[in-house]
Order: sequence, then structure tokens, then C-alpha cells
Amino acid sequence: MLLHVPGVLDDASLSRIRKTLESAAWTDGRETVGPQGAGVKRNLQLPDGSPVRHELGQLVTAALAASPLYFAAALPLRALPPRFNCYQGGGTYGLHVDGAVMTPAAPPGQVAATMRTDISCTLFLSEPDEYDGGQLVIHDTYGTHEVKLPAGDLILYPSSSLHMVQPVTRGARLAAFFWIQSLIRNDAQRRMLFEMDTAIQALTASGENSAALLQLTGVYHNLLRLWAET
Ligand SMILES: O=C(O)CCC(=O)C(=O)O
Ligand SMILES: [Fe+2]
Repeated sequence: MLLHVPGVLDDASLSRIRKTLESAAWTDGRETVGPQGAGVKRNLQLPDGSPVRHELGQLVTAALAASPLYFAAALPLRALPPRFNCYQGGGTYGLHVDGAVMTPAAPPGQVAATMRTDISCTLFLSEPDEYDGGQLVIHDTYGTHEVKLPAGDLILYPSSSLHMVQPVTRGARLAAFFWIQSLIRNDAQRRMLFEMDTAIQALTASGENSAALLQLTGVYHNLLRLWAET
């Protein structure tokens, strides 16, 4: 499932992130990728150990925690701390698939927890009119999707899909990106749960208060219980 989550960042967080990134020390994005990706990746990233990445990543994580839509769609078990990238001057990331398993660096003294990547996310930090190109192109069984969203908006898509970022030929495209291991590994099951949750929320918001709604809520939780891997 491809899902657009609008307004993840408010104006204050967005401008703080943008301002901090203006003077950040960027490095070659190929530092965090395997050999297949390295052949097609031409962008800049904040280094994984950079304090700026850590500080801004916490802002993004806090904003995500306040987004019911993100939560309902992703059903996150764990997520890789957000990274930040920048494409400019023809910068691009050719067609690739994200690594299936990642091991985020652990704080000193703690054992690193390896995670499976079920969902990939890009949080756009530049407005679409600030740059030319830079569409995130995602291939799935329904075809090819070109994504270029307002600053502060997030796209969530299955990590199993092939995807690319088209060359940025004017201006700069800033983004945060990260991966999620979901409670629900299977994309089709996760989508059904999301649709059921959305329907339950809509009925609840309309003032519905019936035994049938309670039963439907029970089915949602029982499917989650049946399918969730923790
Ligand atoms: O910049 C983006 O939108 C996606 C980046 C990406 O695909 C990756 O780093 O694996
Ligand atoms: Fe990717």
C-alpha cells in the first residue's frame, strides 16, 4: 500500500529542521548503501553518527508519534532513526530495492537490534516548487507512481518495491527517510487492517454507538492478535 500522510510536520518543526540543515555537514550518500545501491546513488546525507541527525531525527519521531493516520497505516513495531538526504545538481538515486534487514547503531553498552524493513518512508522537507525533478518513482503491482509532496508530508510504501529518485535539475530536494518493521509483515493484511480501522473510526466519529460497531472493533483487534508479530 502506498499512503500519503499530509501535515506530519507543523510549520515550526519544519522551519527548525530546514534552518538546521542549511548549515549541516553533508557527506556522500553512498556511505550507507550496499554495492547495488552504490552504483546508482548520487546524493548527500547527514552521517549516521552526526548529532544533527540525532536531534532532527527526534523531532521527526515525535511528530510521527502524534499522527494517528501514520500509526493506523504502519502499525510500527520499530523504526530506524530517520536519516536526512539532499539531492541537487543532477543528484539522483537510480532504481533499487531497499535492504531487507538493517541494524541501527546501538547506544554504547547496548546490543544492536536487527530489524526487518517492511515499510519505507520519505518525509518531504522542500516544497515542490523549490526544485525540478526529484520525483520518488515507486513500482508496484498496480504500475508506476510518481510522488512529489508538499514539505511536511510523508509517503509510506512497501519496502519490497523497486523505486528511484529522479535527477534534481534545479534547486535542492531535502527529505527525511526511514524504515519501519511493522507488527504486520504482510502488506495485504496490513492494508485490510488499515481499511477496517478507517471504517471503524468513521462510524465512531458519526456518532454510531451500536453493538455491531463494538463487534467490528472486536474483529479488528482479534485479527491484529492473530497476525501481529512482536
Ligand atoms: O530520497 C528518497 O525519497 C528515497 C531515498 C531512498 O530510496 C533510499 O535512501 O533508499
Ligand atoms: Fe530506497
